[in-house]
Amino acid sequence: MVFAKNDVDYSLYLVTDSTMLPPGTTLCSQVEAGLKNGVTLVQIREKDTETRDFVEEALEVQKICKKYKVPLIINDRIDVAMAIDADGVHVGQSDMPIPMVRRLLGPSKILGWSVGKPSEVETLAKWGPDMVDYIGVGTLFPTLTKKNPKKSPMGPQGAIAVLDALEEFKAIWCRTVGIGGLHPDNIQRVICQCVSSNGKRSLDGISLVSDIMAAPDACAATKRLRGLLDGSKYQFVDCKLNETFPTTASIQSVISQVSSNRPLVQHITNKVHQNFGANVTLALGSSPIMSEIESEVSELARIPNASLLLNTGSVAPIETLKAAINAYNEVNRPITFDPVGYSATETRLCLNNTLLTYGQFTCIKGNCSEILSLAKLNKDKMKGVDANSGNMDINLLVRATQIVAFQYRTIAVCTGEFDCVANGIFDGKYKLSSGTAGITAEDLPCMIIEDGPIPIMGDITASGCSLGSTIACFIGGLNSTGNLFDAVVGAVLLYKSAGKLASTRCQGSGSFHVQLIDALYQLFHENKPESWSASLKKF
Ligand SMILES: Cc1nc(C(=O)O)sc1CCOP(=O)(O)O
Ligand SMILES: C=C1C=NC(C(F)(F)F)=NC1=N
Ligand SMILES: [Mg+2]
Repeated sequence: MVFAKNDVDYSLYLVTDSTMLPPGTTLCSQVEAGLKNGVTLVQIREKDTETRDFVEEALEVQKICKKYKVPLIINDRIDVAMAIDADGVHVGQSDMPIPMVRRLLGPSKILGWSVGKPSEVETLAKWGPDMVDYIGVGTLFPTLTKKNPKKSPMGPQGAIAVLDALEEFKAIWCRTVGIGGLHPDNIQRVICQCVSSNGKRSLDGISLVSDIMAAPDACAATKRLRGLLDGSKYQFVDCKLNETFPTTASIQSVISQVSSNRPLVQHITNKVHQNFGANVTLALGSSPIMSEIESEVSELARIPNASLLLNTGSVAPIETLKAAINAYNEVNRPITFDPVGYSATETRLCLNNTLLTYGQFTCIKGNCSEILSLAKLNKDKMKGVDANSGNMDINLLVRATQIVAFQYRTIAVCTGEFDCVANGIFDGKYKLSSGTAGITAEDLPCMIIEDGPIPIMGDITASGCSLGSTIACFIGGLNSTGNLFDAVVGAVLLYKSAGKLASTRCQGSGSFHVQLIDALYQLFHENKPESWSASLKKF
């Protein structure tokens, strides 16, 4: 049976490994369990098996694949593939060169290549459509399955770069599967976030080893994976994700929800911000907890209306930060991420990038230079415009905010004289292969909040960090019928208006601190957004 290459279903691609089989299972029993429950493509990958055993195993697996009409790919061993007339071969960068493999296999076989960076895409594009049929894009996340890993985990952002290269070099024929550390807790995020910047392409499938091969119940494991792949909505936080533009009326409703739900806002933040952030949280009718104890983070996340503010100016160990991200993602509670000094130092860049690949953030808030760096529009690409000055070109700011929102599938906030809020959540919808159907970052809904310059805002500590506290209160306090975009925009509008009010009442930076708390308290409890001084407009 020869498979027409262009109608191979790459959605759930099982790669075998007979070194991790649970007791009572065999390579064939695990493969059959997978095939029965939705595996659409199988690859035999046996790194240390004698050729004789490999051939025998491959023939057995081939029989089962034929029964389910699923193609069988052989990893690395082109000789075995030809000997048993397998449906294709997968090779890595250090295996036999692709043109040679193609010459041996002939035109009708499926040929896959491991790809980790855009330059490898440029090469396959040059070879043209008769060479590489699909690529394994990885290593996405840390994994113990691949021995002596040559590649460090690239995360979803690395996969986006590969998808962008496929579009740039016009390798439209080439299909893609993500691989490396893929499990139910990250698959939806990967499919959501791994979209080319032109919105035209997302991964055609996911490929994995241990989630099925090491599963005591491979049927259940496969069913769960199939459900995630056939789903279409990534509801990573329990509130409404639609993209309707906020109004002062919808913001008033958010404030009513926050004051009645009194959210618990866990701050993992820098020392300077701790005290002020706690007082801002209290002024907003919410209850702060400044805990960095890893062992209690799961309990805190389960408290009703819990909300995490993760401000990476904090000195908590990275394992604590990762545990917090996992804990809140696991129970669909919101995380506000403030990547302080995002790329100011190599250390911060590495820490922030590690956290950004580690979980789904409900909101990412930064100042101009942090957001521009996150959007990879940093200074040298901006031809002389100073990334920190207030006179930034608003179009550039909006573009950077939209890019961050799009790439991290989040609500992005860029603070400055003009605050920008862009909604990149797409109502949580995701789709294999076709990306966002061509919708790109600049199509994203974006709101501008302004109230003129408030220079004194820069003269106190933790003014930016405390907008993070305000956002965490607002999204934490939402009901399941509350709208996320309304909550974030409402928080920014309140904070800007309170800052302006406090600046007119204070005598200096000391009293500004106090006046800011009072203004937040007063405007929040009055809850009359239509009377606030800051203006709110669609970009
Ligand atoms: C076979 C393989 N190739 C990778 C690559 O990055 O090219 S990672 C990998 C192992 C993936 O195993 P698991 O699903 O258990 O993490
Ligand atoms: C190293 C590998 C990378 N990717 C893939 C696949 F996902 F199947 F494309 N298979 C491999 N053996
Ligand atoms: Mg290999």
